[in-house]
This record gives sequence, structure tokens and C-alpha cells, in this order.
Amino acid sequence: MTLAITGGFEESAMERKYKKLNILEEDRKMAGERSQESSELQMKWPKHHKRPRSPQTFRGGSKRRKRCRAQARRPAPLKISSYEVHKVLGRGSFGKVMLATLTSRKQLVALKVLEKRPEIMKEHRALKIAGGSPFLCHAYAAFQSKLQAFFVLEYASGGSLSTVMENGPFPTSTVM
Ligand SMILES: Nc1ncnc2c1ncn2[C@@H]1O[C@H](COP(=O)(O)OP(=O)(O)OP(=O)(O)O)[C@@H](O)[C@H]1O
Repeated sequence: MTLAITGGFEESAMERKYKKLNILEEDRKMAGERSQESSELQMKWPKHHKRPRSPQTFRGGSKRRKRCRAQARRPAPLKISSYEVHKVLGRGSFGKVMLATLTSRKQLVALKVLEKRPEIMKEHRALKIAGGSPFLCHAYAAFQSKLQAFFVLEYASGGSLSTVMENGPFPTSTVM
């Protein structure tokens, strides 16, 4: 066998046979060990119990990634009758934003009502981007009537940045 490893000489038929037998023997041993391991595991975790999964690790070493806020919550109902409107929060170029309550959950939301125009696709794209950011308002749902598009947004109770800045500069702790 040593000859075969160092090369240079050919293995004899007898040596090949011994080598094969040794390999078969090793295979048998390993198979035996594996079946013992699996029966031990079955004893630990009977079939009706799920074995705990090892925590999945992503690139960069972080454990399972957190779902973003908008995904984590259930989608809001997709009809206007499910919302109780309280007041107008502000107006934009294509419509208005109203403070509303999702009646079934008593949750305050900002309901953005826009005329159906091609430009509202920009809004759609912006909300898609905002969904991945922890610093921007997320959308819970969107639905439409014949003439209008409705976006149900996270209510930002602090007001707009320009309103806050009317009173002068504020400390970093306020921003955080
Ligand atoms: N999620 C929200 N929570 C609280 N108030 C909001 C929210 N979204 C909008 N508002 C208020 O409604 C106003 C109008 O918002 P909207 O997004 O329609 O227009 P805009 O972004 O200010 O302007 P434009 O339509 O030209 O982009 C805002 O200035 C803000 O005061």
C-alpha cells in the first residue's frame, strides 16, 4: 500500500483486494456509528416533537433578520367604511391626509386620499422604499375606489419636520 501512495510502483492484485476490504470494513463501521447516532436522537426527540432548529445565521454574522414593522402587522382592512375619519392632517399636491381610526382595532392611522392619476405611482414607489427604512412612515395597506386611491399609513404624531423647526433648533435626543 505504501508503494501505491508514494507512486512509482504498481499495486499488486492482492494489495488492491486488501485495500478494498479495509475500505468496506471502515464503511461498515461508519454506518453503524451513524445509525446509533440517529437512534439516540430519536430517543431524545420522539417523532411527534419537532427538533429545535439551530439559529439561522446570515451574511455578516447576524442571527435571523427582524421583519420590518409594516410586515409584522396584519394588513388593514381594504375598504373606506372600516375607518372613522377625525380630521385633516394636511394637504399635498394630489390629495389630503386624514387622521383616522381603524374601527376594529382602535388604531390611529394616517389615511392618505389621492386622486387617481399616473403621478400616484411615485407615491407607491416611495412607500415601497420607506417600507425598508426604520426612519420613515410605513404603509399598512392600499386600496382604491373608482376615482380615488387610499393609502393607510403609520400615523406620525410628532408633526412634520418643518412645523417642529418653527420653534427653533432642537436637541439630538429629540430626533432619536
Ligand atoms: N403619516 C403621516 N402622519 C401624520 N401626518 C402626515 C402623515 N403623512 C402626511 N401627513 C401630513 O399631511 C401633509 C400632506 O402630506 P402629503 O404626503 O400628502 O404631501 P407632502 O409630501 O407634504 O407633499 P407632496 O404631495 O407635494 O409630496 C403633510 O405635510 C403632513 O403634515
